[in-house]
Amino acid sequence: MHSLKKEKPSAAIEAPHPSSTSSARDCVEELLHKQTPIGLFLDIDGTLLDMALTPTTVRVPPGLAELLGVVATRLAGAVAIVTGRPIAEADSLLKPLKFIAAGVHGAEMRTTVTGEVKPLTQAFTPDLLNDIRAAAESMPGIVTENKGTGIAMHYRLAPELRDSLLITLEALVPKYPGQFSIWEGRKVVEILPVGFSKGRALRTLAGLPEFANRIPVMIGDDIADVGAFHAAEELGGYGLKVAGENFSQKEAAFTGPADVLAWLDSLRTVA
Ligand SMILES: O=P(O)(O)OC[C@H]1O[C@H](O[C@H]2O[C@H](CO)[C@@H](O)[C@H](O)[C@H]2O)[C@H](O)[C@@H](O)[C@@H]1O
Repeated sequence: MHSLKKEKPSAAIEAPHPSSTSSARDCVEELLHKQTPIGLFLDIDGTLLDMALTPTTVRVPPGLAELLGVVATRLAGAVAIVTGRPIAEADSLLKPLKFIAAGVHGAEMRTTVTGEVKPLTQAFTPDLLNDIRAAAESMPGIVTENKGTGIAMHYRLAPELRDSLLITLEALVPKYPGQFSIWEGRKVVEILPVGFSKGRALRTLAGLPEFANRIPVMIGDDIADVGAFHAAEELGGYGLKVAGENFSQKEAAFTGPADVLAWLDSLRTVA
């Protein structure tokens, strides 16, 4: 049996622990109150943005980029986007600003705000992509999203197709042994290169100079964010859940994206 070795916190700062009466969010509030430096890792869909029927129909609240820009300045640049979307799409949603980012669940990365986006693996295998597209043609309502290094198959418009979609992908993906994994998210099944995850991405980004001596705080709403929550916790920080299809209001730190944005707004005054 493997024992999970705890990594040292990135910050040599005593962080409070959630107790039966306090939550992880309370602990982060306490850090902020004491002006202890934090670093923020933010998911996009379901965290900063309300869910939409398709990936291209999301509504970006006015002022979101400006808000994140102010928070990033307040935190001396310690804000990163950790998303399942390609970084180019994150840039388009948050334009005109750019942030340190991990995209496609960590399969691509940008380690400086002005730097290039680097794919950390090769483009998605064309044969598998063709097979997936052909399968999707027989499933009206399934939206296929080609993200360069990964594919997302959305069934929000046809929830009744979830099981057949999974069965189809579970038959196709093993034809490429050891190369791809199947992940489920919010009304989506994703086919991603093996070895990448938001947890791995957060560990890499937390090692950047912007995040040195800061307590990492990851905010996310989906199953793929859980690995990043654990990574933040292992580094001495916190994972804050946003309520939605995957996390109940009871277990979540935030009631939804509006609550996250209000909290970020409160950080405008952080020293
Ligand atoms: O890690 P995230 O930034 O939260 O990205 C996760 C996935 O988000 C997008 O899909 C989700 O949002 C869509 C728009 O609201 C929604 O229609 C879909 O049902 C959700 O799964 C995005 O399209 C995916 O590529 C991301 O992996």
